[in-house]
Amino acid sequence: MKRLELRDISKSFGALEVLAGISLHVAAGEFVSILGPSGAGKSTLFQLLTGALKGEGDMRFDGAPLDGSPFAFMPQRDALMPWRRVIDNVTLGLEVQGVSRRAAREQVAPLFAEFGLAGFERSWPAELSGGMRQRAALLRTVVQQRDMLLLDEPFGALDALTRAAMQRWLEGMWRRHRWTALLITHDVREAVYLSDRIYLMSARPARIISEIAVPLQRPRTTGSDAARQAAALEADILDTLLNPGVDRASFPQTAQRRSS
Ligand SMILES: Nc1ncnc2c1ncn2[C@@H]1O[C@H](COP(=O)(O)OP(=O)(O)OP(=O)(O)O)[C@@H](O)[C@H]1O
Repeated sequence: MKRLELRDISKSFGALEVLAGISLHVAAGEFVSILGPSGAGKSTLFQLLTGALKGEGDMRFDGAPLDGSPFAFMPQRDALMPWRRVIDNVTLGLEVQGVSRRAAREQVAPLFAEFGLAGFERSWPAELSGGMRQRAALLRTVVQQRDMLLLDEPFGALDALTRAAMQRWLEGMWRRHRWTALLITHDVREAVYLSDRIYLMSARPARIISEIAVPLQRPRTTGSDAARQAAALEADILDTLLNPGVDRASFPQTAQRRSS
């Protein structure tokens, strides 16, 4: 079932055409990524979804016109408030929804262990590593129990090793919780590792140039066959992003064929 469906979404800022007819969908329990070059308009698309900007086109959620925000949004930077302890950062979204701080703390406390943050409830954000800060930001996002997660380059600011560890962790968490999620990223490997499907976005004015079903098993394994298959798909995707004019209707099959 299609949870989120966007048809022909366009947005200009004055004479600057940013989005030129974006259509995509995300099914319930599906992890989908939008992969595109810097400045293409990915964040603008998220701002349209959250209602921060108005554009043209049709946005539906569970078949009805998008009304209010069914999304929990995690921005590029962790945006933890330095003057609130970690637990009080995590409860923030719930408090905004009207839950008392005490009730919110009781609700989030059991989740600290699962997010690798046990023992750091009363720490200040500055006392956490980059990966821990992102896990705290993700915890703050998911405890809001919205119908869908929007993740805007959540690991963009992390070093390569922490980033790889976080991707592995998030894939495990996703398998456990089956969140419906839409991720935007520049990182081809991240999109392949995490997603069920990937939309490739062109440079501005942004269009969807390809839709790819990721043919890799879950859990993602690090065995040599899986690694070869992933690498072939990553190479195809990179090629498509760098040569957007070339027709690639047989995309995922190419990756499968190369790996066999
Ligand atoms: N409020 C605004 N007013 C005018 N132009 C804007 C506004 N917001 C974004 N833009 C322009 O729209 C284009 C797309 O920006 P956007 O931030 O959506 O890209 P992006 O794909 O998310 O980029 P990045 O991956 O680098 O974060 C850019 O050229 C940007 O300058």
